Amino acid sequence: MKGTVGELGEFGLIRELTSRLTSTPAVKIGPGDDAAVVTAPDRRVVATTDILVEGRHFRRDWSTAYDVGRKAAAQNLADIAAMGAVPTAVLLGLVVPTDLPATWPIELMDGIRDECQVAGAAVVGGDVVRGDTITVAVTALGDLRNRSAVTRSGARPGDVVAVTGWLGWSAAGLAVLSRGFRSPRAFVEAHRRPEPPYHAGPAAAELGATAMTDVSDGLVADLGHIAAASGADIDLRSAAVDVPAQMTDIGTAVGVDPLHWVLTGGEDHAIVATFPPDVKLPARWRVIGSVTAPAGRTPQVTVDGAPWEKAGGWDHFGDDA
Ligand SMILES: Nc1ncnc2c1ncn2[C@@H]1O[C@H](COP(=O)(O)OP(=O)(O)OP(=O)(O)O)[C@@H](O)[C@H]1O
Ligand SMILES: Cc1ncc(C[n+]2csc(CCOP(=O)(O)O)c2C)c(N)n1
Ligand SMILES: [Mg+2]
Ligand SMILES: [Mg+2]
Ligand SMILES: [Mg+2]
Repeated sequence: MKGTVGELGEFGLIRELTSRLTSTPAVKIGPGDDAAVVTAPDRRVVATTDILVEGRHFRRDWSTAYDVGRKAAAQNLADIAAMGAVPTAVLLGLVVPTDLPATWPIELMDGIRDECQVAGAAVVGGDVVRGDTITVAVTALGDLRNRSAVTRSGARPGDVVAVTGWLGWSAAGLAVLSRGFRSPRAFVEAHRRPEPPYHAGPAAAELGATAMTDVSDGLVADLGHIAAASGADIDLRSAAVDVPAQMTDIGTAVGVDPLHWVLTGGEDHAIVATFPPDVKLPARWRVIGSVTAPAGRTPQVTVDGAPWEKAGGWDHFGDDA
């Protein structure tokens, strides 16, 4: 594909984007009409939206358009999974400048389509608008398959806290990229293309999870949302949290305690959940802490009994963002 988005025009671009999509049996009417029609076997539809903005969430010299597409889909599909639901459909709101090479949105679409396929969903529509800053706004829908939604508010004192998926890998990759390096590859790739354990969301619901979330802003920060919504404290055992040797090596090289990445790094979209104490968890879950009765007025997350640094996570309007 030669030329720019402007040369292709709005409807030329839409044609290019939608011609690359695949469907699923849940999609009764896909892109091309005023709206899509998706079956909702459960009748309750799980819906979520998350935005990626160039310069803030991704850089074109760090990630390909395909990577950004994978990530934009992944962060939304992870939110569906974190409710205990199975993703069904995705919509893409896209803002692009007119002089952007047309290959960029096209490869983005390929990435979104492929990540949706990993999770069993399909892209069913979207919108394209001209704007100065590339903005990728994804909306995802999901199906609870007759299970109850697992919210952030159900954690109870005595529950265990368990996690599955990667923690700190994206943050370590970001640290590498922001210092001008491109390796170790595994961490840089983890930053470019997170791999949320989608299947673990519905599986956790089936295992009786009392509260659940995906880790987008950082483990301590996201567990803070569970603590606040549940009115309980959470204590993490740092020894139970895996810090890979290679991450320690990067930490030494750049002067960062790797535990900081594991506890406060977002964007890996691991799934963290609380379960009743007698739960039998499959091996992919690691028990990393416990829920306790609230000690003070504000529910707290502690690490080995003590507060971890500041809030411990990403805040778009915070000092570090
Ligand atoms: N602009 C908004 N309008 C309405 N609701 C919002 C808005 N922004 C956030 N929310 C809601 O607030 C809650 C928390 O949002 P938040 O974005 O922190 O969750 P998340 O998507 O799981 O995290 P992350 O954005 O880090 O992936 C969600 O239920 C979200 O739908
Ligand atoms: C270029 C660049 N600079 C910084 C970061 C780090 N970053 C951006 S958003 C976010 C948390 C989740 O955001 P949200 O709450 O919007 O899902 C993090 C850790 C990045 N990915 N790219
Ligand atoms: Mg969000
Ligand atoms: Mg989330
Ligand atoms: Mg999210």
